[in-house]
Amino acid sequence: MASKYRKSGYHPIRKLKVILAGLQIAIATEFSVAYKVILSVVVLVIAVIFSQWPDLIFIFLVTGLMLIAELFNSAIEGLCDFLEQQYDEKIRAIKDISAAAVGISILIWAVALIFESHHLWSLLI
Ligand SMILES: Nc1ncnc2c1ncn2[C@@H]1O[C@H](COP(=O)(O)OP(=O)(O)OP(=O)(O)O)[C@@H](O)[C@H]1O
Repeated sequence: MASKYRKSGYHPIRKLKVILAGLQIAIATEFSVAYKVILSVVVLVIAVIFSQWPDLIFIFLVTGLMLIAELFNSAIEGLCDFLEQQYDEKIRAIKDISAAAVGISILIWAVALIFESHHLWSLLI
């Protein structure tokens, strides 16, 4: 439904702007997101230098998974804080579940990145 803030119709450029704005907010305001993206980009660049395309796709996928979980977690936390500033058991459970999802995605990302770093390092020496 159209409103003052939401115009009807399909606007791919506007959609792209919204996506980039969301990414920029998450990376600029959350150090925990920014440093993981930087680490992934470093390993991605090394995979490109060595033309390790399956590794590149793998790192891209686990980074995407981690980033999606981090973005949803940030959005859920923001929504919770907007709705309730006081201590609330339901908010605690919602935030804890969201944090658990992020934790799992970070574990997968970290294991994959360590594995890939080791593999790419072995090509270097
Ligand atoms: N309003 C609240 N009521 C009850 N428990 C809360 C509330 N806010 C936060 N918590 C508890 O504190 C934990 C951390 O919440 P917080 O919002 O600080 O997230 P965080 O992971 O530290 O995120 P960030 O570092 O991005 O701020 C939650 O997982 C939850 O257990």
